[in-house]
Amino acid sequence: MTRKHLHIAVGIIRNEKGEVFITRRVGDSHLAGLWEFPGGKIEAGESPEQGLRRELMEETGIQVQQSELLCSLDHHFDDRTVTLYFYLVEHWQGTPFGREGQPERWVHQHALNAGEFPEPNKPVIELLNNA
Ligand SMILES: Nc1nc2c([nH]c(=O)n2[C@@H]2O[C@H](COP(=O)(O)OP(=O)(O)OP(=O)(O)O)[C@@H](O)[C@H]2O)c(=O)[nH]1
Ligand SMILES: [Mg+2]
Repeated sequence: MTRKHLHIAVGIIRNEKGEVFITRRVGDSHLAGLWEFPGGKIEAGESPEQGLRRELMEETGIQVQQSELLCSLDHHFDDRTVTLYFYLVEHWQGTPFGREGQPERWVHQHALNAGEFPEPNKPVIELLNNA
């Protein structure tokens, strides 16, 4: 049996105050109700950075000007495997907002609560909490 394997680019959008922009997964999407870093599936023919730029424009309306890969990791869910690319985004144009109507908030990186995020985000949130 072939498992679904998705490659996901997500953006940790961080301002000068050390706050990070997060959004809530809504509806019946995978892991609905949890908070997340905006992002999504990298499409065929896209590099992870291209996927990141497209997803952040679609989901938050910002134009990424610079990004830095913080870490990437694989995670096995029951029904799928995901490879996540976590990018730190500190330079962008525009003001991020929940462009798809999803709830949003800015949270200081030290106040991010790993329990509100999908399991694979844990190591990255620990990294941000302790930075
Ligand atoms: N965007 C995002 N996805 C995450 C995070 N952590 C995590 O495990 N994921 C997982 O990555 C997968 C793909 O993300 P997604 O649903 O945002 O993909 P997408 O924007 O392309 O969605 P779509 O299928 O509605 O177009 C989901 O299974 C999701 O649970 C995160 O911090 N941000
Ligand atoms: Mg998404």
